[in-house]
Amino acid sequence: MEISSEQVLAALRNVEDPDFKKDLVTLNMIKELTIVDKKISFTLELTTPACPMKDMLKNACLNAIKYFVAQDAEIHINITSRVTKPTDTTQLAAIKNIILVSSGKGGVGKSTVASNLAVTLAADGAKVGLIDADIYGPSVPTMFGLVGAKPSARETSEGKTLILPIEKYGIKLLSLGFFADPDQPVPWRGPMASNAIKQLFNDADWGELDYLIVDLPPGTGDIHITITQSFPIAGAVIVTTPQQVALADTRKGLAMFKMPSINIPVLGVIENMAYFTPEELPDNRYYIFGRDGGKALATAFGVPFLGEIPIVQGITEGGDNGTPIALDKESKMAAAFAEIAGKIAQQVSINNAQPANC
Ligand SMILES: Nc1ncnc2c1ncn2[C@@H]1O[C@H](COP(=O)(O)OP(=O)(O)OP(=O)(O)O)[C@@H](O)[C@H]1O
Repeated sequence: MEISSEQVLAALRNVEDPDFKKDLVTLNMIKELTIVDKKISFTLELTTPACPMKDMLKNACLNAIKYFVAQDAEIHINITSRVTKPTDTTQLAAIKNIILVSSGKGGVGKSTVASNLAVTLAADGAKVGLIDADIYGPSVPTMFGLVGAKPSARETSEGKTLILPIEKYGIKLLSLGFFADPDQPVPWRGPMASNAIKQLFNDADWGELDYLIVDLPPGTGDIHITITQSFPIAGAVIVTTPQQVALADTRKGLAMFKMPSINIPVLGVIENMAYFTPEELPDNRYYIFGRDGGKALATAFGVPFLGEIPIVQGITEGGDNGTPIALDKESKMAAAFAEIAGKIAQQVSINNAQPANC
């Protein structure tokens, strides 16, 4: 008996996306279904290439077709993604999701996290941009081996000049550091810094982006207000270390995003420098800065805990020599960042899901 597309779709109606509590057919995730004899092939369209449930959903589709349609069907599932965006986005139309990486305190690893998240999402196939908005100490030029680099510009047919982000590792990058002498401090005054930051968003040729990651300065200042009030933000990721002095400041940073006048979804907390494991004692963990502080903070604020990153020499070295550690696909840290990036992308998709999905 011939297999019909109605039979296959009916089977796939039994596969539910756990995040959206609806089946894949209703969510319009099944595309390009073709059937030739017992060969069934279709595309499963997710809302992020970093979806942590892609293997689970693929297996559920295979099982449903085998169970409800034909045990001996030859099934080929092609997984693609079309990243969703918040429905009310009016500005920066080609940028789907702006994600802020923030910390209450300096030096906790915010730029390290922002850089490695960008690398991870780009490696998954997403179109990624990174803005280094840290007016006090822009680190992205160093972390991407671009100290001294200067972006060029192009003129549009309407006569507007657009800055061309510098591309590295498949990521489009702009940093305030590209516009200053690396050895000269730039005494940014509030309004000047705010204008410079707005230009990085509005006057740059970003093209289409799935995710624009923004590395914020530490604390809660003018730049935070400018960015959160000028652009549609998909969410903020909070980076902290576990010690009390960092947590106290992080608490304030987190509370800022929850203020009614700002009201930005907090995608979760990352605990950086969570512990140290010496190479010669791989089973030992030393909690140098205290234990589980980030987790406790996430629980106290009712936001997701995204994961912990240990203190690893390769992270410092990768940051210093312009090769973020997540580029090394075989490293344990690449896996840790992949897990965190997957949770962030999933959370963004859930927030955008009126009525989309992951
Ligand atoms: N998990 C880690 N293991 C080892 N080194 C780390 C780790 N996280 C960050 N570092 C190192 O700590 C230093 C500070 O990190 P980073 O610049 O990312 O912090 P930051 O919060 O962005 O700082 P700033 O407030 O200056 O912007 C860098 O040298 C970085 O390589």
